[in-house]
Amino acid sequence: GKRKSGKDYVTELIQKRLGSEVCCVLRLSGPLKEQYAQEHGLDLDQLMGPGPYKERYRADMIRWGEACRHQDPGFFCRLATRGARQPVWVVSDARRLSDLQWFWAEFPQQTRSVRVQSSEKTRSQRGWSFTTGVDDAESECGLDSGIKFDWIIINEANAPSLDEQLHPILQLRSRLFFFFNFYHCPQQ
Ligand SMILES: Nc1ncnc2c1ncn2[C@@H]1O[C@H](COP(=O)(O)OP(=O)(O)OP(=O)(O)O)[C@@H](O)[C@H]1O
Ligand SMILES: C[C@@](O)(CCOP(=O)(O)O)CC(=O)O
Repeated sequence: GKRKSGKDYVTELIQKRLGSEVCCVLRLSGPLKEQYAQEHGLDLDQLMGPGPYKERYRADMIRWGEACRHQDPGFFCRLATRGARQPVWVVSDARRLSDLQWFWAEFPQQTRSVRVQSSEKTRSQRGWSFTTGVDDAESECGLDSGIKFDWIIINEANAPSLDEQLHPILQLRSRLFFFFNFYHCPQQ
């Protein structure tokens, strides 16, 4: 989803519904921001948060991250997933085709893609304003076309509730658990 569409909000809700023992939220931008904050002497908590601080550095972080991705497109995907122990991973910020391709290649059976969508008006109310070089670049537009998402979540006040929209996604987890138990513990 695009800036201020509510990716973090929606992924945190999924995690809350599944519980943190079952589900972890992974951010591809986590290791990127850690390294970038260290190299530039910045406040990592603010870079990770939803406020305006990170927007001051976004264009440069994109450039910085793209230099790493250029060498190795799976670089941040590998770092972000390292050590994740829960059975369900929700990746909150896949923004590029190369991100999706990495997960489809590494976890072809398990990967599902979800688009979080909000109108420009709603995103503006959440603090978004169009920035040339950011909102017209791959980081925001790389998944705008050519992807058949498994689910599209409309994160708007006048849309069906998020719980209602997330229902099929949360059900998928019970189905996977059912098959896991069925095939691994047939006598139970
Ligand atoms: N359904 C909602 N109800 C109330 N507040 C929301 C909702 N969705 C998003 N928000 C708020 O809007 C702001 C932006 O949301 P969030 O940080 O989840 O977006 P994002 O897509 O992760 O943005 P970015 O990647 O640009 O940081 C946050 O302050 C969040 O709490
Ligand atoms: C630099 C970047 O990772 C920032 C992402 O920040 P956020 O997910 O919007 O909080 C975006 C990108 O790499 O395309």
